[in-house]
Amino acid sequence: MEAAAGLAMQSRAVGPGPGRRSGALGGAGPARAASLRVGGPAAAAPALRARAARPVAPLCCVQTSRGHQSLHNSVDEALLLKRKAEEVQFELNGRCIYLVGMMGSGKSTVGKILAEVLGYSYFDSDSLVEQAVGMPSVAQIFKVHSEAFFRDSESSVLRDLSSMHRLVVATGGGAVIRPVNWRYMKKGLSIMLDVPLDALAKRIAQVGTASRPLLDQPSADPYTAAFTKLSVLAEQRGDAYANADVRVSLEELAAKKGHDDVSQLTPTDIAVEALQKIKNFVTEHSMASGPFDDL
Ligand SMILES: Nc1ncnc2c1ncn2[C@@H]1O[C@H](COP(=O)(O)OP(=O)(O)OP(=O)(O)O)[C@@H](O)[C@H]1O
Ligand SMILES: O=C(O)C1=C[C@@H](O)[C@@H](O)[C@H](O)C1
Repeated sequence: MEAAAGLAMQSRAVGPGPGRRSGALGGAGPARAASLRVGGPAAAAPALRARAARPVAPLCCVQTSRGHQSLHNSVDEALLLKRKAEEVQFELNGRCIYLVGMMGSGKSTVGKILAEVLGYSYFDSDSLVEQAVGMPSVAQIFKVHSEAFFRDSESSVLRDLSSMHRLVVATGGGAVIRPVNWRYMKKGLSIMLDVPLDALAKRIAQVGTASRPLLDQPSADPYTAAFTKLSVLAEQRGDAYANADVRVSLEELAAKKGHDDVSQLTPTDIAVEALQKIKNFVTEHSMASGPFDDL
């Protein structure tokens, strides 16, 4: 399918809202404009301007259905995040970061934090597909068109993003299944957020499964529907997720921090760990094969 519709996109301040539906992108760095052409299913879509995400407050909270979940536990944690970002910024050399992982793994939440501290722009590939196709939700795209149609558009979006720099991209949970998408994502650095299935199912059950067509089974309660289907997907996709350059395991991180449960980890804890792992990766990569600058 051929490129067809232009998406006029403008970077804005990024905000760590509870989910990606708050906007397709935000720019944590200096404002700049980019034009992205999205192929295939976007044929009939008009040029769209992405909505701005809410500006970030340095020590704010994520609102969850259970109340307020702290984004940073303390000023110290916020400073640690900033310091880690500064340590890795130079070596990243503008390379894009792609977050991969199952539905509900926190790609959007953590992605916005990473974009903010690295001075990168934040994009959500599902939202970009929605804009390109001209439909308000992935669920509707699946219903009106098909999963295959959605996957084609997702690949087009990733292809176009892959020619850009200084982006954090929260990818769709299934983006890993197409080898061609890895060709695009390997132009940057990929991070897998590895979250236990019961934690994922709990998070998803809190908001319901309607926005996630692969999990939506009206006959089952949301937790059971999510857990059952996520188990199958995790089994099918294990190898594909393992392609990521870096893996952040919430179970390992919780154990390291002395927590009983991954739910005690804040999004900032996870972002700090992701930055540390990125640092280790770029350091090893530079030592093994020269400077990490083959952009
Ligand atoms: N560390 C965390 N602890 C508890 N809840 C979290 C955490 N990170 C994200 N969440 C919550 O889990 C839900 C899913 O998070 P998010 O939208 O960031 O995941 P995602 O990987 O982008 O999902 P999807 O691919 O399905 O869009 C949201 O309600 C979010 O507030
Ligand atoms: O895991 C998946 O296959 C999906 C995840 C979502 O992010 C969407 O991309 C879509 O619902 C499919």
